[in-house]
Amino acid sequence: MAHKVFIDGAAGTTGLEIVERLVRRTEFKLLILDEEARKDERARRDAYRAADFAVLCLPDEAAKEALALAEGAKVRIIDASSAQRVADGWTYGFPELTGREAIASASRVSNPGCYPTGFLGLVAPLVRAGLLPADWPYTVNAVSGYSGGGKALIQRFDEDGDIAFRAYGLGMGHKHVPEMQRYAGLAHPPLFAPAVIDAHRGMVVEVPLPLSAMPMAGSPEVLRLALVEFYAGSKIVTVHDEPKDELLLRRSMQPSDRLDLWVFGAKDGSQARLVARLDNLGKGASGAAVQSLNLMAGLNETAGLNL
Ligand SMILES: NC(=O)C1=CN([C@@H]2O[C@H](COP(=O)(O)OP(=O)(O)OC[C@H]3O[C@@H](n4cnc5c(N)ncnc54)[C@H](OP(=O)(O)O)[C@@H]3O)[C@@H](O)[C@H]2O)C=CC1
Ligand SMILES: CC(=O)N[C@@H](CCC(=O)OP(=O)(O)O)C(=O)O
Repeated sequence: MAHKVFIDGAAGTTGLEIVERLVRRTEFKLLILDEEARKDERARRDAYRAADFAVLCLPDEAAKEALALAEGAKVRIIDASSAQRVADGWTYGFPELTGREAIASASRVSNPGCYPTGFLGLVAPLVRAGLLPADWPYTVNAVSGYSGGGKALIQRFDEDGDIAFRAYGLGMGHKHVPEMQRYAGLAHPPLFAPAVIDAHRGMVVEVPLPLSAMPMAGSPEVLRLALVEFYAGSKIVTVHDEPKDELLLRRSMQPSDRLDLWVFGAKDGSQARLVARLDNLGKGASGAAVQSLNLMAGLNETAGLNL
């Protein structure tokens, strides 16, 4: 029998992309409230009781309220918001790092943030392997397409029409920093410098490493090979080895649930740039939610993904 999945927030940017990935899947039956009912508490409470799984594609406060509506129901939940990412009782929905079994058996899964997916995909395996220090003050430079900010930021970029680049998070303390620190096992919060560019989707997350100044750090090639080994066999994560003079994000980027990683290094090994490229709405949100949902439902983790 098909698993019933309630998408709370199905009219939003992340919700719509989850629907697109699930709508033709026979293993799932989607429960989606119409325009009249989608913010109605009683209709949503009933949907939580009718569903086997629910995916919260809501702003943080609304996601917390949704958990109250779901209280007492047997439904297993994936929360795409940042409300529960470092909360007790929640499993971090990054199968490559958290472990597939932990997600498969979880009742509450918190979907990673888009930027942390790039950062953690690069740094966490290397810290775990002892090839990067846990007590280094890391920096994260990142750019995202404007769909990363949901309907409000899409509308702002569409209406303004003249924003080429928007640096933000200038007061530090971005809400993604705690999960980056926690799941990379770092002693210090990374210094996070995010920006939005004039493209709908896609992101590049970069961690510059002054290797010659860092204690116990491996050479760029040692770091790259460790990532290759960590992600061996993954259909979602690719560690590239081709030399590149430039790395592009294209405005025409199609939905993708891939995570592409590079380690660029100086010839003398003194410096490296760890770089991740992904779709903020793919492995950064909707694709990751579907990957976890697949595991929770006992299915192949890549089923229905855009790879
Ligand atoms: N966009 C991205 O790339 C990523 C998003 N996320 C997270 O996913 C979540 C959803 O983000 P996103 O899809 O971008 O946001 P959007 O603003 O595009 O969509 C949010 C949806 O939630 C609806 N909503 C708001 N409050 C309620 C409520 N009380 N009851 C029911 N529905 C409600 C909104 O309604 P209305 O249409 O009326 O505004 C909207 O349709 C957020 O927590 C975000 O941080 C995580 C990773 C990446
Ligand atoms: C471009 C942009 O505005 N991005 C959002 C993050 C999007 C995202 O990952 O959502 P979560 O916070 O739920 O993880 C931001 O920086 O707040």
